[in-house]
Order: sequence, then structure tokens, then C-alpha cells
Amino acid sequence: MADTILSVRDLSTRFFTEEGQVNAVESVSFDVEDGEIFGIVGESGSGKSVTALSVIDLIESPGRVTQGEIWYRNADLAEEFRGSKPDAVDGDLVDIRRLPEGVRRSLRGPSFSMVFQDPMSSFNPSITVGEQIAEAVEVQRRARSNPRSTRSRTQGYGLASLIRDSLLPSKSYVDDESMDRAVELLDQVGIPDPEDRAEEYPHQFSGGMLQRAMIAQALAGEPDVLIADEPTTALDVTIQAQILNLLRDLQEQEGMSILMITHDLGVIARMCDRVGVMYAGEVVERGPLADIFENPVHPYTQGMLGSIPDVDDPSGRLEPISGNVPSLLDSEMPDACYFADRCPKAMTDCLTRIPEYELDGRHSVRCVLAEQEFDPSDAVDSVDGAEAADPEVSADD
Ligand SMILES: Nc1ncnc2c1ncn2[C@@H]1O[C@H](COP(=O)(O)OP(=O)(O)OP(=O)(O)O)[C@@H](O)[C@H]1O
Ligand code: NI
Repeated sequence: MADTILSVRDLSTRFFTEEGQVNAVESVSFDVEDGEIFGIVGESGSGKSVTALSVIDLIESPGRVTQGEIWYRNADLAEEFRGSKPDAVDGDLVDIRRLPEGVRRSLRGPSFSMVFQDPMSSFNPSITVGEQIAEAVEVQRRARSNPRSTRSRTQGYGLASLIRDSLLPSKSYVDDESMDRAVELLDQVGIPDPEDRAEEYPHQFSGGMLQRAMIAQALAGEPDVLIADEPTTALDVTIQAQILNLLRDLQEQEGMSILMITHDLGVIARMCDRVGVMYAGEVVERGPLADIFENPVHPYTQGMLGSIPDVDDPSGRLEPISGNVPSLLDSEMPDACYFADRCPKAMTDCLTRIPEYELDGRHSVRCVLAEQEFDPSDAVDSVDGAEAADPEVSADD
């Protein structure tokens, strides 16, 4: 079994707004294994992007990660902090939330990197694409040889709105070696004539080509985990497929892991090894792709899957399930299952907060149905019978 590169435990992120406290991410747990693509899927506003930004430590005021652990496997960091921060180290894993801010920041690039939906906003319009990628290469190289002197420059590296703030004036200062590496990266992401394209400006690139360039920039630090937040949503269908294939090829070549965030079940079906389904800030079900698609237990997952006729259709979008999208304002959140008022199977047991039930160590569900279907006393009988709901449950349908 593959090792875990990232293990998120009980992560909560809130926004303290004038309207009140927004519980955007609530006690979320999931693991990303070496070399896998882990998908997070859910409808708009379910907390997917906030989860990703929390992992990469980019939540800004009025938001804050309020709880949880983010264990990252890195033997060097573990060694460095084993003595001074024993609570933050467990074997080769470090809880990055407990590391000093400068260290957390220095992980952006060589440990975690991110690709967004909108490549145009990630590039400075007045600097050539090649130079911007070379800059990322250079920052990473310096960070590697002397972490402390370059921390401030790595801040905001490669990250949409933040990158503009950290960019230096639009004159060339990158060295030839970095530029060569940038051209190599452009080639690696399938940009034809990379040497010429490197000298062009972002507006000279098509959306798909610019998305490739953003991926090249994200690869500059050779990250362990690439976080891709709706990387193809803004692109037309043919280009979407090309970018997804590229991501998968790169994942295999580089042996990196990908955290894929999308509301598109077609993308999940096509790309992911395992998946977490988010609803109202919680992961309501997670497990291997086949378990989730063929044996979903949570009625939200079932409804979501029922809403697309063909999971092989890459254009399959999440259809809204009837009922209201829940408010995430703390004062309006019920002391009950957040899905209960939209759930076709709701019952009295749902009027309490629901824990995560582990079904078989791989598949977990935040739903009381899981408890009933997987009662330990008859677990053996019901393992392959998740469809065969408890009679009392079906009577409530
Ligand atoms: N800066 C902010 N201030 C207040 N609330 C925020 C802020 N950023 C996000 N939220 C809230 O957090 C919740 C989750 O947002 P998030 O962007 O993670 O959703 P998402 O699942 O990525 O949706 P989408 O598919 O639309 O991108 C939303 O209800 C949103 O209103
Ligand atoms: Ni999002």
C-alpha cells in the first residue's frame, strides 16, 4: 500500500464576517497517498476551495483555520523539528500547522503547488511567460540552497492574486539556466515551439495554452502535491480533456500526488483514485472511486450521482438537488445533519450532529444510514449489501 503524503485531520476553517461566523470547512479529514489523484467534489459553496487554501496555508483575514492537523510526510522536516517541536512530529510526518510560519511558507513550491481555474489572473500581463516561469524556477532554486534568505520572495509564489504583489519589476533578471529550465517545463507541458513561446506575453496565449503554462509554473518547484482547483472549468470541452490528460501524464512522470478539486463528476470519474464528497463544509462520504460511484451510502452522494446519467461523460456536471443550499452561517446551522432538510431518507435520528462512520477502513460516511447498514453485529452480511437498506429505513422513504 502506498504511503500517505498528506493527512488532513479534523480541519475547520471559519470566516469571521460582519454577518457572523461562516463555517466554511467543518472537521474535514482525508488522506492523499503517494502518487494518487485524490478528488474533492461537491456543489458550489461546499467548501472545496477553502479546504485547498487551508492546506496550502493561504486563508486570509477574516478567515482562519480554527482547528485540525495537516500531517505531511517529509523526513528532513521531521528531523529538523523532532527535538524542538516533538508534538509536530510523528515518524516521518510533520503537522505543518504547528511549524513556524516561515517554514510553512517555504513549503509552497517544493512541497505544495497550486493550479487555478483562471490562468489569466495568475500571470502578470507585462512580463513574458518564459520569464515568469523562470522566476518560479529561480525562487525554488534559491530556496533550496538557502531557505532562510529567500523566504520572503517565495511568498505568494504561483498564486493567482497574490503573485502580482510579489512580482519584481518587469525587467529581465533571471539567469540563462533558469530560462532554459522554463523552456524545458513549457515543453514538458506540451507547448509547441517552447523557446519562441517563452518570449511571448500572456495575452498571446490561448486559454488552454496559458493553463499549460500555469501548470509548468506550478511544476517549477517539483512539488510533492499539486493542488488543482477546477483546473479545466474555464476551458472548452476538447481542451479540458487535453489538460486532464496532461495532468495525469505529469502525475505519472513526476510521481507526484494531485489533489483535484472539481464540481464535475466526469472529471472525478476520469481522473481520481479516491474521492471525498463535500456538502456544507463537511466531507460527507469518502473512499475509493469505485466504492463511491458503485456503492454510495450517503443520500447526498446518491442524489449527486443520480443527477448524471453517464459517469463516463466528461461533461457531466453536478445538478442541484432539490431544496435549499444550506447557509454556512454558524447561527443558522442546525444542530442536526446539514443535509437532513433535503434528504429523501431523513428520520428522527438525523436531528443530531452526525459522526463519521468508518465502514471498512477505506470508505467512510457521515450519515446514520451507515450505522444501521453496517451494524458491527451483521457487518459480514451487509458488506456487499449497502443497497439493501434496513427495512425501517426504507419505510421512511
Ligand atoms: N473570504 C471569505 N469571506 C467569507 N466567506 C467566505 C470567504 N471565502 C469563502 N467563503 C465562504 O466559504 C464557503 C465555501 O467556499 P468555497 O469557495 O470553498 O466553495 P467551493 O466549494 O470551492 O465552491 P465553488 O465550486 O463555487 O468554487 C462559501 O459559503 C463561501 O461563502
Ligand atoms: Ni471553489
